[in-house]
Amino acid sequence: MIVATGLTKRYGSSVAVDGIDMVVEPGRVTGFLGPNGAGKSTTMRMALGLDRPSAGSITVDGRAYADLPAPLREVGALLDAGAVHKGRTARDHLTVLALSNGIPRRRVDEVLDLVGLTGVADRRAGGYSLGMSQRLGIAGALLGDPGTLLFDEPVNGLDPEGILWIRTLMRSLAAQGRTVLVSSHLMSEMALTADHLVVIGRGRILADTSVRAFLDEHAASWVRVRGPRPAELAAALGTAGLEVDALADGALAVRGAGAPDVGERAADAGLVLHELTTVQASLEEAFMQLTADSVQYSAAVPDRHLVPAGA
Ligand SMILES: Nc1ncnc2c1ncn2[C@@H]1O[C@H](COP(=O)(O)OP(=O)(O)OP(=O)(O)O)[C@@H](O)[C@H]1O
Repeated sequence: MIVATGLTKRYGSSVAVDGIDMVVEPGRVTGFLGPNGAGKSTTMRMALGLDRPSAGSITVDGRAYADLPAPLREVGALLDAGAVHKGRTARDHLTVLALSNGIPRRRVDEVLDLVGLTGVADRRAGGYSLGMSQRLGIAGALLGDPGTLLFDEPVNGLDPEGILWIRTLMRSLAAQGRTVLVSSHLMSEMALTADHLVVIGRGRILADTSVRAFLDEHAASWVRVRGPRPAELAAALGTAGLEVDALADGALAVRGAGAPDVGERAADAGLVLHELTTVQASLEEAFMQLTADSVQYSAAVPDRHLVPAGA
């Protein structure tokens, strides 16, 4: 279990992590989500003793990283897949890591097998593809068979097969009862991988919730409706008190009622429909709404054209 209490990191006058309180529970994948610069990597680095908190604390199973007697056996991490000596083979890299941490040499073969690198274990890491480097980084994280795992943006730049592999691996590590914290700025990916979400923006927690509850709260569904007489349809729905937006393809987006209601309002007005669909807003949209005030760099997005109620 990872516990952060009042965790704060300042760099000069800027605050990267601003008084975070969170508990990352074992037995589930916790997605650590935030836009660029939100403070995800800084938080993970503090959990791993690579950065020192300016205030507060972050512990793994009740102890600060520096106080863990055998850190690699307690916490495994993938922070930067490129952080491997390029001239070393994967097997050499893992063997050095194992021996300097009191881990038996045979464990190297086990983790190579686990990540699917056995066939290329004697090639230099400098010649590895990004996907192979990620697998090697993960092999290093798993070397000490730790109960807690931290992955910083593990799917960045991976192809669909690599993404699926990492997703499946994280889920199985959590199913074994381990604590798994994975950072990402991709909500859609987290929706498929994580059970729980901690959303962070500008160093502060914006949400700490299950994926399901997050979706229910932030990604409200709406109804897409289309007919041969859109102006009359918009007017009929507007008169019924529903919020109607015109979409670029001539359809209407209706909020405030379900598809059955929208269909009945159209029938009441004697209007034919060619399409009536419930649309679930994506997690990505919900995430962008939640973090809209926290993004470091943002571009203007043009407003949708609004059809006034009763038009
Ligand atoms: N060593 C450092 N010195 C000064 N500022 C830093 C340092 N490390 C991080 N920061 C700043 O702290 C803030 C948080 O950065 P951090 O890398 O933790 O964010 P992140 O959520 O991991 O972002 P990304 O998704 O871009 O990796 C950013 O504004 C960053 O510029």
